[in-house]
Amino acid sequence: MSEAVWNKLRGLDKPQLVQLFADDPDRLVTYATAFELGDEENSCAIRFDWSKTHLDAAHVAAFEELAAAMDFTGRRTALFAGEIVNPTEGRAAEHTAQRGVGKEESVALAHENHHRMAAIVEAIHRGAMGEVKHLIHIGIGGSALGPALAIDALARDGAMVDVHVVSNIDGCALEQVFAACDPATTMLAVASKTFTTIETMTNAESAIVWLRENGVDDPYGRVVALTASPEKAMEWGIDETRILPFSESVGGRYSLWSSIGFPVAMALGWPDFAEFLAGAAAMDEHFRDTDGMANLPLRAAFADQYYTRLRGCQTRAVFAYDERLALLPDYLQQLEMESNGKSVKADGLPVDGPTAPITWGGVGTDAQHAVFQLLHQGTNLVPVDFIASIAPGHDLAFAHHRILLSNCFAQGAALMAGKQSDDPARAYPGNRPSATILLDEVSPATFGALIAFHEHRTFANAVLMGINPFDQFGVELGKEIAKQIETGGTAFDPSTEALLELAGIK
Ligand SMILES: O=P(O)(O)OC[C@H]1O[C@](O)(CO)[C@@H](O)[C@@H]1O
Repeated sequence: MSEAVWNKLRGLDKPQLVQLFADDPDRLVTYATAFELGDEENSCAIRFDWSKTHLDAAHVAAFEELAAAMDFTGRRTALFAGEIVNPTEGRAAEHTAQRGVGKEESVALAHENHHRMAAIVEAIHRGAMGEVKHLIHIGIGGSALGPALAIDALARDGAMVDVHVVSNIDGCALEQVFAACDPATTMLAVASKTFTTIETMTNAESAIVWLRENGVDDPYGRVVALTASPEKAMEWGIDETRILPFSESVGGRYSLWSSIGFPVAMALGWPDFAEFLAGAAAMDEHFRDTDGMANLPLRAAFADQYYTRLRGCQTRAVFAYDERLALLPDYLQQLEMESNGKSVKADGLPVDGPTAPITWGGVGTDAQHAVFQLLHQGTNLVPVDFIASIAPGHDLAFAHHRILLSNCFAQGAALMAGKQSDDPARAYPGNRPSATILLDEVSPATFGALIAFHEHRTFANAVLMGINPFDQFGVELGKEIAKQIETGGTAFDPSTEALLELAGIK
């Protein structure tokens, strides 16, 4: 059934972007939608503009047919109902319950955990752990990328605590953070869903040693654990009263909303963290309750599928025209590539086409002076997302923001329109797609909605391809081999053996 729809999609005309606008005076109304957040007194919008993509009525109708063929509605209902949507691990995926949208019992449990987390955050702010000026948050992957992004996006001015996120096992990362913190006023957050990840546990042990060697008598008393494995955190030495649990059904790369968000709440204060959850919840409700192309994450997934599967695009690029969102591409890389970088479908059969493209990107305008040459004139077709905020994040002269946004919008226009020239080196082919996400402001609520939008977009893509976005077995083999190397076992290939010998490891 879905193959028939793909055949139909393959048979459709490949439209020119400029022509799409010329042919349809309502194109902007159809493909650019303002998503309203908040209430009448305190409203805020995010504009999702997919008009400069190649979606047209014929493609949208066919993609809606594909969504029906792939039982998008049923899969979405299962997601929000807390059913098992991750069959290889026999788990639900209940990140939306953390935001208050989902199965009743799961929402109640998330609420209880948040209540405890809020109490601990507020107690620490009031001095329950003595003076806390610095918080070293130790985690990796989903236990670090979200907190790092959220704090950079939302807590640049006036963070209540100075948070440092450390993920890499390379001691250079931790050492640099030690140099910036005073051990007497530093606490640690050890963030690991499993509480077994080698990088996190090794960094946490080194941080304990650092505290002890620098005069902290009870270093474990300075630690808060953020985990779905509380018994392991206790075994490691953390008192139960400082363990903030979350549910096993919250995936690592979807865990920012759970206690993994602790450093965000510590930096922003609980009311802002609650706003962040509320912004995501508004997007959850939109995704849950809206059908067809009007559903923003699904619309984005239609375009993603168009470029990856019909136009052979192997990458997609995300450029934040906002310093505060500079870490967004890193965050999206894990979300999208760890979720959908698969070769088998949920039923175990090989996929019948390409899956997740490589997500990459950077920050504007820096990236214009580095990689945009390829976007405009290179031989790869790269769909681009631009993300910007109408309100600036600084108090400098407005010229800064005017130039920033003018450049952002100019790039989308230039990619689409191109430019003819008699000199081939100076010609721009144009007809290159981009989408623009324009926030009224970068606030906890808009930021929450933006991240939830991308989670649902990733899920929608997975449904359209028939794959399970919630497991990640591809990361295991490298870990196993690293362990074998460390424990001195097994002979490896000649190249690996030579490298190990050169590095003095074997
Ligand atoms: O939170 P944990 O259990 O330490 O895992 C960290 C990360 O490691 C991974 O399992 C990949 O190795 C990610 O999915 C996860 O976000």
